[in-house]
Amino acid sequence: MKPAVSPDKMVPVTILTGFLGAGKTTLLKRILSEYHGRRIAVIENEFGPESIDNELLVQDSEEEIIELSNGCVCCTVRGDLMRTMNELRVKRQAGELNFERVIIETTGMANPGPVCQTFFMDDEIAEYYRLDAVITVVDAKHGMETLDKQEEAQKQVGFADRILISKKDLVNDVDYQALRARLVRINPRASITPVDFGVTDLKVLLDISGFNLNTILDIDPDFLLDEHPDAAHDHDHSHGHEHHEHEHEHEGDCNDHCGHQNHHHAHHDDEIGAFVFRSKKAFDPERLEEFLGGIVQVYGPDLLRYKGILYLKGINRRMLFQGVHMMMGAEPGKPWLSGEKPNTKMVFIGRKLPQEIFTRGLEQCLV
Ligand SMILES: Nc1nc2c(ncn2[C@@H]2O[C@H](COP(=O)(O)OP(=O)(O)OP(=O)(O)O)[C@@H](O)[C@H]2O)c(=O)[nH]1
Repeated sequence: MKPAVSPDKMVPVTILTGFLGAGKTTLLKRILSEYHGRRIAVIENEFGPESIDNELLVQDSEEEIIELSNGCVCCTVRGDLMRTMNELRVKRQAGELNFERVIIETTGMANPGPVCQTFFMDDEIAEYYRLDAVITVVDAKHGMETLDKQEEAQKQVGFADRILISKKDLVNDVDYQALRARLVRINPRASITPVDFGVTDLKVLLDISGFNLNTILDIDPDFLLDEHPDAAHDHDHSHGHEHHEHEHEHEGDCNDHCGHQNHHHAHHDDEIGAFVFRSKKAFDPERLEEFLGGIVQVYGPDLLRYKGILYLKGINRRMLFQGVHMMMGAEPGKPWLSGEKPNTKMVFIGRKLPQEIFTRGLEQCLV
């Protein structure tokens, strides 16, 4: 996952995903009109031309690559994504096409995993494009039902660096908060904000560097509070996945100020979930490497995204690691400052991950 070219010279790519009818195209149109004149190559990773307003397009039905009237480039993927990305690269390098960034809108049914992997698997693509982030649009009105019925929808949430909730205007605040709480449990590291008919702060949508090892690892504070009341204080680990027992245990004790906004809505048994591992003790680097290597071999297909800031024995700086499925990367980060207490924070998002095995294994790697 190490780029050969310096990352700022690489073409950033944003993957826009979301449930059917969630509002991806509405958002995309908004981005294209807001960034009028900027050259954005849009790839529609689905069949059917109706996803982008036809009047926006200067159609050339012979070509897969279409210039948008506002200066964007639009490209409908009819073949496979890899081929299209390479074609765009060749045309850009030859000066035939000019674009600064790429947005891929995936079909509402798609699992974004394979799309993400394209950017790490093919060398030519990995050297030329920088996968910036996965943005997932969730429909406030139908989100709960879609999450109940479709694991793919849960995966879209699990993969996200940013989650946008559309159609907030159609639901009351209680329902909105319940959906939000569920999304946090599936993915506590993505920020969650509303999007109103495509209107949202676009500045926080592009150039997120979600796959960059140096980005901050933010875990939604609600996740830590909700799943493990004492995690916010001084405990070494916080566990999220097996939250149901905790919720039941604490339900009787809770009052309005306990911070457990979510426990009345926490009865969804999502296939995709997350947990956080934290420790103030250092890892033994060799043991950890061996353990993570093994974990990724065994659970790679079920691991959607994982990310961590690690405290390693004998190393005076943070070690950063992250991965998508079986592709894991690590590199040194900022030094620990004097007065700063080194500590480890890791989040794993995946399908039915055995939290106990991960936690016990990680604990055994601590010195
Ligand atoms: N009430 C409401 N409707 C919205 C909002 N955002 C989008 N819509 C409507 O939802 C419908 C679907 O929006 P699209 O942008 O086409 O959704 P999509 O995700 O691209 O749909 P597919 O490509 O079919 O998966 C349209 O009628 C939009 O006008 C919103 O914030 N509130």
